[in-house]
Amino acid sequence: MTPPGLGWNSGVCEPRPRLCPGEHGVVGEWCSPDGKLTPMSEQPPAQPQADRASSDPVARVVAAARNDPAAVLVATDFDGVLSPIVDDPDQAYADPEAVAALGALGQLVGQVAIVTGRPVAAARRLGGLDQAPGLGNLVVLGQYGVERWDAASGELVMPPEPVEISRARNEIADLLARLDLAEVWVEDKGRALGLHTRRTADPDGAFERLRGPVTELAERLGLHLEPGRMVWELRAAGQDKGRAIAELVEATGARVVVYAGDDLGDIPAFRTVAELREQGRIEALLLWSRSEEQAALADICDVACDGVPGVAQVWRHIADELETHSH
Ligand SMILES: O=P(O)(O)OC[C@H]1O[C@H](O[C@H]2O[C@H](CO)[C@@H](O)[C@H](O)[C@H]2O)[C@H](O)[C@@H](O)[C@@H]1O
Repeated sequence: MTPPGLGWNSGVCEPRPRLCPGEHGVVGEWCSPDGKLTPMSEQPPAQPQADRASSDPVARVVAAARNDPAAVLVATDFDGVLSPIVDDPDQAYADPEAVAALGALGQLVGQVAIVTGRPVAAARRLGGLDQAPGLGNLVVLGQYGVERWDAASGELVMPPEPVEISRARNEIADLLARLDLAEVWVEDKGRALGLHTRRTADPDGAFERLRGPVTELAERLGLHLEPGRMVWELRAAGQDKGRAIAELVEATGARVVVYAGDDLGDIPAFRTVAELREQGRIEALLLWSRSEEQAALADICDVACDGVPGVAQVWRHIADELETHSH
């Protein structure tokens, strides 16, 4: 059991009033229990005492998960959620407590998924995923869902690498030299290229100087340009985490979804999960692994968690609640 005072709501994570989609699907209004919408420029509506439990997003998802644990999908991003952000992407090992908490939950629910910009092989290596207890029902959707590894069957899906990436690869060194940015580290992921500025003398400045040239390159070669935390990623168009999570919900028949993310690449997944919830098709919990570096998920999350340990606490809490119920 989670000790009193150490639960997800102890200050490490903070629940937010539910946000409702405003007109035209724009998220921007507070939603009160009577369905009244209040502009976000005003204070969020106070909730009557009796409604507090049901408006607690974690309690809601726990209640739904208890009804049918097999219909629960727990999905997470890798970098910034399972592994703390570090300077060298090759050394971004998953936090053992986060993996243990995910495994504790994995033993109790139908499906666990890691939806990541990383290649499957990198996520498996950095996460120690092949040996992790409790993750026998894990799927890793790598490179935003283009690659797929199923831990239960061992099946690995790896489509051919796009030719546009080879063309971009041929131009990158010259582009960086021209901009006097040779210190930018190029992560070659086979089907994508990541241009990392974190280890340059001026990470923000280098990121901004790259913006125009990489936008031009992506447009010219027909590639998708994904900005991330001190990284520009070039990859094939047509796939994102929203599509990946939608396909997974469809394939598994999940009716409860817990999704955790920290970066811009997670926004399509957050939006997809929020839309499915608005349609009444699933109950859901959106966890933001909060950082000062990237606040874009603040407005669409249900719970703002204090980084990797904060998300792990929520997972552990849900696992504890489900386990208690099963005895
Ligand atoms: O979808 P994710 O699992 O969040 O992966 C997104 C990208 O994360 C990695 O880069 C980020 O983490 C690095 C290690 O902490 C950090 O040094 C870098 O600044 C971050 O942008 C990874 O290297 C990329 O391939 C992922 O696409």
